Amino acid sequence: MSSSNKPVLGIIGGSGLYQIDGLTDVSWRRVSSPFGETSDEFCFGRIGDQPVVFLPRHGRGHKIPPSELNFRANIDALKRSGVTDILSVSAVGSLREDLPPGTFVVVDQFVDRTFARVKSFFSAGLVAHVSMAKPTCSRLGDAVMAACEGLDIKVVRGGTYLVMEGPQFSTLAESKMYRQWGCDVIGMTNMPEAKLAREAEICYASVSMVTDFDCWHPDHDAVTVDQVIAVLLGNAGKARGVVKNIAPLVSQHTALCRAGCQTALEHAIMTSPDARDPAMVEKLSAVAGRVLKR
Ligand SMILES: CSC[C@H]1O[C@H](OP(=O)(O)O)[C@H](O)[C@@H]1O
Ligand SMILES: Nc1ncnc2[nH]cnc12
Repeated sequence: MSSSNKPVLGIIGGSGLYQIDGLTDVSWRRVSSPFGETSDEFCFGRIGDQPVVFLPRHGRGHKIPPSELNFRANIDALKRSGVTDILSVSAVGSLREDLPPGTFVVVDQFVDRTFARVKSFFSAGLVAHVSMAKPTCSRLGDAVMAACEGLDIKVVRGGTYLVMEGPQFSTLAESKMYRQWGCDVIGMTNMPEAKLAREAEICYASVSMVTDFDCWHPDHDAVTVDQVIAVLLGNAGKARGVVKNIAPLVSQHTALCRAGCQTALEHAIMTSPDARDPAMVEKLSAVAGRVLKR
């Protein structure tokens, strides 16, 4: 296995972030995937010398709801585009008084409560189990923190993101229960995105931008889209600043990630070579080609 890497930064823009500024050599192109259609064309470009691939998660115009996102196509096509590091930018509700709207949380854990999504690239004919103990990349998380410096952002390192199915917001009982579980923020999209990035051996970090206090908060009867959008508009400019600043930091990621994200499949595949379904092997040529080709 080669111990070096040519970093390509992938940005998955969430609600409110449908394009990014400051890219040069820009071209929007559809990338095909055996897993189906991606949310939109990808925007290829560069920030300085760093190649960047941007995908608006819900499509330009926000057309696809969380449960209908084709997470597998998105991650597979990012892998096919050479992406080594994914920065996910997401709007979230806060489950803590000390994380008010406007705060950016570089989350490092997830509780996955989604139930209507395909969560793995692997299935009958090719079985694999990757570790999700540490679902985000600490090296990329360090870069996000450094990228926030000087941008007048209240940023917190670490936190647990509860991923709900949606599209409705939580009931009061659910919101209170998630607080008791020790979760910090709530959203609808980072799973199975983070699981699939791990299976595809791509480093993944999520900057979660708090837009509201969810419904548990005494001053905050219910979450409304109006409220979320008002805060989002304020946050999107700051998120673009983070993207601009992180690109030169990711360009230094020329050695493989020491946290192991980029070698996650090394001991994960269970199916013996002679029992593997050739069609599955072909379908997984981008995601798992590194370990399947041997
Ligand atoms: C517009 S509020 C609900 C919506 O926003 C978040 O999406 P994203 O993570 O892509 O920013 C949340 O998860 C919901 O999908
Ligand atoms: N309160 C909330 N619950 C779920 N997803 C969200 N996205 C933004 N705010 C949210």
